[in-house]
Amino acid sequence: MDERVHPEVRRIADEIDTMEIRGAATIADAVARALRTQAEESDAIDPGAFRGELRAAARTLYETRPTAVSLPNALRYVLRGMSSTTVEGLRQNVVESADEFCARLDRAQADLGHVGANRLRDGDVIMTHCHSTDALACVEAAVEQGKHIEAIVKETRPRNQGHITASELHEMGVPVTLIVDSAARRYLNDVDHVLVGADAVAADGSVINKIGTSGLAVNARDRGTPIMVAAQTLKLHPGTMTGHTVDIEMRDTDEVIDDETLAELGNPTVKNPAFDVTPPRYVDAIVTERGQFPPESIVILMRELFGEGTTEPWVEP
Ligand SMILES: O=P(O)(O)OC[C@H]1O[C@H](OP(=O)(O)O)[C@H](O)[C@@H]1O
Repeated sequence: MDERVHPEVRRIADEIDTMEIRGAATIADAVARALRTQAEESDAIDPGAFRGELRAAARTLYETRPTAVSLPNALRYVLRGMSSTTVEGLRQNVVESADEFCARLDRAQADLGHVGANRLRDGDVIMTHCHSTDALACVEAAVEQGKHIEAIVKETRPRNQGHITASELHEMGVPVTLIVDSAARRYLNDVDHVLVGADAVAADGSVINKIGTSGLAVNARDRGTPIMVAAQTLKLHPGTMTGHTVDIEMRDTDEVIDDETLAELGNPTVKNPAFDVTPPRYVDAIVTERGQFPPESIVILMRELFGEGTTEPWVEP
């Protein structure tokens, strides 16, 4: 571990790794705040040392989870503001960029919620997968507009983030039916929209989200149920414009089965991918704070936002 990295940054990195801090937008908010702390608490004596510290902190955060692109996008946003030639000026740059980033994140989610709410009609039933603050922002805005929405919530093995979704929907006054993941197809006939979030959206409009999303989308398409992805522009993956693919995180097997039960089964190999890729043809709309897009046209927005490339400010020059 790099000694220059502040203990608070390490704590946040650990909590992202163990998923106490999870969800693409929440992770982005946490890493921006972590860089802010690193800058505020830095006792670097010259600008070079300060930049090196921030780079080391960013690298520690970057290496926690590989799939949610909101994480590197947040690091880029905060670090690109470092333009001063003095330590005090650089500190100020980072604090201001981090605050601006967190405020934009909140605003983007609220704006996205209003766009998504327009797709929902009074009396609609949605089906959710995992827990997405972007997706729930759409439901919250629809409820605030006075629409009655009901939800069928998939539990989302192995970590059961569906329980968080069920509880938050209940707090909004949305009646919830909780189902096991394998019951999704059975209930799709009762559903007006599948509504999910995203950890990353690729330039071709593919949606990278919690494992099980692609199977749900294929089944929904088969039943004619529209699939709506709520993803603020922070989830757009700039690297996919230049041919990079999105790395799918493989997590520990103990999330799936405990060691004792595994031994009783003769120690089969266990695979635990956290995410999968839903091709654009199974997605009806990607809802962002900039409006809704058919997945095939999302690259136009990406070019506008990122140009043709991005930097990796956590890499040593
Ligand atoms: O940014 P928001 O919409 O909150 O979440 C986006 C996505 O993050 C989650 O991943 P994980 O639970 O961190 O593995 C889910 O896949 C969810 O759809």
